[in-house]
Amino acid sequence: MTTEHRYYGNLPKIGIRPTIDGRRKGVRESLEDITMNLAKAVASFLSENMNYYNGEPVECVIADTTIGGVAEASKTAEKFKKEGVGVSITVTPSWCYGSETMDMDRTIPKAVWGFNGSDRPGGVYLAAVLAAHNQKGLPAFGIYGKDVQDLDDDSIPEDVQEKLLRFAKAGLAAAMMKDKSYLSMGSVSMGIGGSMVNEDFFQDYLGMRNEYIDMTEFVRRLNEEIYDKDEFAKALDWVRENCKEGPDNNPDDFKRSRQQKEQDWETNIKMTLIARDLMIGNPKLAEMGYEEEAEGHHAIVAGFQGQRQWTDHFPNGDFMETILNTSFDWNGTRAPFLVATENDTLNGATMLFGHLLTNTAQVFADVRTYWSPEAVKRVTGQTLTGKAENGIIHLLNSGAAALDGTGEQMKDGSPVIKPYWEITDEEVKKMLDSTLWRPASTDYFRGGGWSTDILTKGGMPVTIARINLVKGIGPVLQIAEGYSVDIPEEVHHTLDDRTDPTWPTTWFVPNLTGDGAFKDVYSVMNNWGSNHCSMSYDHIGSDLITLASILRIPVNMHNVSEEKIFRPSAWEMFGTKDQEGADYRSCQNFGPLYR
Ligand SMILES: C[C@H](O)[C@@H](O)[C@@H](O)C(=O)CO
Ligand SMILES: [Mn+2]
Repeated sequence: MTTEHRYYGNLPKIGIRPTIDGRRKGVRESLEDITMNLAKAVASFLSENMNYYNGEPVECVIADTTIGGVAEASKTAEKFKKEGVGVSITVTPSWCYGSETMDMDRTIPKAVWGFNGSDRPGGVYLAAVLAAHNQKGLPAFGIYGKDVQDLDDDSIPEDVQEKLLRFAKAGLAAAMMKDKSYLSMGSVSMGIGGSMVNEDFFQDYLGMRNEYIDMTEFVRRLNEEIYDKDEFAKALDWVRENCKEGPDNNPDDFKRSRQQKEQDWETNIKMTLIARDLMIGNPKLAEMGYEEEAEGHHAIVAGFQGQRQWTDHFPNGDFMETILNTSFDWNGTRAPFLVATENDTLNGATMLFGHLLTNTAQVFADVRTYWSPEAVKRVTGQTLTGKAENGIIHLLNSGAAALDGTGEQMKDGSPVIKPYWEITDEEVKKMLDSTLWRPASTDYFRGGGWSTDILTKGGMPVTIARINLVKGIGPVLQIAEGYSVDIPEEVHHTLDDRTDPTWPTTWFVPNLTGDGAFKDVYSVMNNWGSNHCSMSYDHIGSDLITLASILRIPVNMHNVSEEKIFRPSAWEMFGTKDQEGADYRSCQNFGPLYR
């Protein structure tokens, strides 16, 4: 596995702050080793259980000394700044002096683990320092183990591990976004609200910047061959060998000629190279004399306008978006990129959340159709069964989807989506073999192109999510955990043929709770806030909720059980019974992290 570094600068680290009762002549001395050992245990635990997007273990930085007062707190803050720390975790087995030792950096996500030991009051410090955080408007996560531990026990109990990981993954995701770009390739697609860039959202909530290129930049680079021609040749051979063409679904007088289709392949491959270079740059371009183009736009996520007017004339972006969102290409497995169809910036941001929390590829989809059991019976004569018995939601993007979404990667005999460094060559081949590249529907895409026809294997736990913008509130996140499901092949084809069979399909069933938006499958679709969602593997709703709370984005809809919800302790001050309302009040009160 080649460890790639896509972004300038170092990857954010996790700072560990061993904090102690500063009273010397006995108390402090008796706690020095225990406190520092706790910090080392947390650092090892996180580095052993967390990776960056490129597969490298997450780096933790421990303060040079235990922190007994403001001088050591300031020296630690200084060290953390130099080291590029983006998340801080304070650990202590004892009483300490809250405001004198607390982490005061308002933009760094922070948590405090107050060791539950009866000998010295780590738990009391935890409550005191969280109170100080709340009074100062610096929300922090509180971690307090359920069972009392002996003072010399530097093990990390399971419940503490779960909270440390949940916080650290979300905190690191927030830190990874900081100062990166969302690159709009083109502008608004077909009047889609999510395509309208809201710079305040990216800047104030995510600490990101917005970059733009006009679509003529693609024309320039295509016409002047501003891409790595050797890589293009390699990619073309790879496509010819690995990308199976499926039937052309266009009516005869709307079919593109063989020559045009060959041309479309070549254009699509070049578009893929160009889009990637636009996002992260490419030193090869500097060798060709294109120093500025070699820099890229420091984009951790991008969107391609595509429809329309590019696709009215040029081949569509389905192949480009599919390959970039997939965890491999002609160079082998690699970290997926994040490219939003129709330049849906809000779905792109949602893809970014899912990817940074899981290091896996994200599947962009239209939330296309709710099929009730009755409608399926009427149209196909068949009865839905199993998880699909209460109805299904057709996730179907208009042409592109990460091939990881096929469900051809396996773990313990079940379909999964893995970080790229765990994907085998056999699984790459299986993903390609289960994909048909279909000539684009030329009624929609007059310029042609190759769309991605895949069907997600059933039985995969997945989470769909979406950030919506509401005037007066700002960003709001919605989440639905559920499963991909298999339906009988002939039922799939009948339903799929009614929309566009050349596109990628996942049949999705949300986990129902029996009330509110999760009363039934129909209500989930009826409450979905936009035409798109981002689908992640596994049930990551609780991680998304923690990340949203760090970014001060309220969650309007989710089906995550209450005991798995982890937010800053301040949220409880806004009400403990009505968690949803408290979330809104807290986000409103504290406002966006970077404003
Ligand atoms: C081809 C159609 O215009 C689709 O692109 C359209 O239904 C969408 O995907 C809207 O999000
Ligand atoms: Mn769409």
